[in-house]
Amino acid sequence: MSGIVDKIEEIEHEISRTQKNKRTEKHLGLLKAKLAKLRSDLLLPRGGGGKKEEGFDVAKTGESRIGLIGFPSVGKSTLLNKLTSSESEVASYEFTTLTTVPGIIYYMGAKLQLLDLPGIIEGAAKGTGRGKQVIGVARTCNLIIIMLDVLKPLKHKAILEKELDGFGIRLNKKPPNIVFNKKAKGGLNYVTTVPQTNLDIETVKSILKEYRIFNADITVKCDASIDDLIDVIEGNRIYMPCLYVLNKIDQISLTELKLVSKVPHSIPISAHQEWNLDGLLERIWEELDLIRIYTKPKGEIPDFSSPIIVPRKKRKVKDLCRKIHKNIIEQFKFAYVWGSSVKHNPQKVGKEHILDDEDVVQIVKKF
Ligand SMILES: Nc1nc2c(ncn2[C@@H]2O[C@H](COP(=O)(O)OP(=O)(O)OP(=O)(O)O)[C@@H](O)[C@H]2O)c(=O)[nH]1
Ligand SMILES: [K+]
Ligand SMILES: [Mg+2]
Repeated sequence: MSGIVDKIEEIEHEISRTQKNKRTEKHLGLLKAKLAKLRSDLLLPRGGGGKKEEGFDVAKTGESRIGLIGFPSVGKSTLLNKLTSSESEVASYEFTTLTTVPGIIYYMGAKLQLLDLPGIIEGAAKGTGRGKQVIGVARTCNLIIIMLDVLKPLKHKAILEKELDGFGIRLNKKPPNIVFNKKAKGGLNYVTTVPQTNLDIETVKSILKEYRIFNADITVKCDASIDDLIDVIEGNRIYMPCLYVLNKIDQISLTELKLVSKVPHSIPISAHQEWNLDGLLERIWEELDLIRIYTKPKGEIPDFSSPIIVPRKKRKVKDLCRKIHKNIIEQFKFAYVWGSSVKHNPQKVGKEHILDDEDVVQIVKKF
């Protein structure tokens, strides 16, 4: 394993030494492809099941999973204890938390799993401390909270982002608009629909060569970087929303608070003093982008106490059915819907109908 780490460092060093210009583009592309391959070897050893640390990850529960990532002693465990009924040890010394501690946030009728994780530091993705396992768990989340101590250097933010990035986690970023299909023969068919600043055919060829890909259709529909192309080839990237929680604001002045609050996607809090925790919950809910659907059994009033939670991006009647029970779709005849997604209350709809937040649905089954 350490052999891989050394090679990664070597290549990172060479990339940082290489000036970026037209002449070096192809070479840089090659280096970056090599680096990406080594990183994924580190993450998931090819051709063999990656050994997982026993008992580090915990079972998924609830509608969504949120992971607390941060340097030691920024207040992750303090926050878990305030937002859930779980108890995670809090102390002033670093690396108090040594394993995953789950808790449940009850919000808007949904159960959201919050994971307290050990603190990570620079070099985590390469195996320093618990870093690798922590980031492995981060990959399974629906939302990452990067927690920062406002009294500590903001440089920590960039370090954590780099660690997650090295493990294929892309924060607050959309997947690049590149269509990539490997083929058995026919050579390389490279099509661009917008002018490319970084990806000329030679660069693309050299990157693909590193992956031993000689036959493929590639259509690039955005001004893509070398890294974007590598991400699409590797195919195992995870695109995830991230909130930057700026903790311990009880220790700074209002002027300082205004300054730190400029960090994009950030929210200031004091976990210890319980300041702005409501604001934080609202932001978490927004980022998770979930909607609530109430079901109504025939002849009864809707069950407003326990909505069915679905992602806004997957909110058709059939998605709701799948969420209720895996076989219900086969018995589905039609549904009655009350709410803002329909013109008449109720309206008869099919399984492709797109629902809205707080709609009421009665499913009618075939006999
Ligand atoms: N002033 C202030 N102190 C806080 C706040 N939140 C947490 N702390 C303190 O910061 C210290 C570390 O808190 P923890 O919750 O243990 O931090 P952690 O991030 O879980 O630390 P590790 O598990 O070691 O990574 C403790 O002394 C807390 O009391 C806050 O909002 N304000
Ligand atoms: K601590
Ligand atoms: Mg802790």
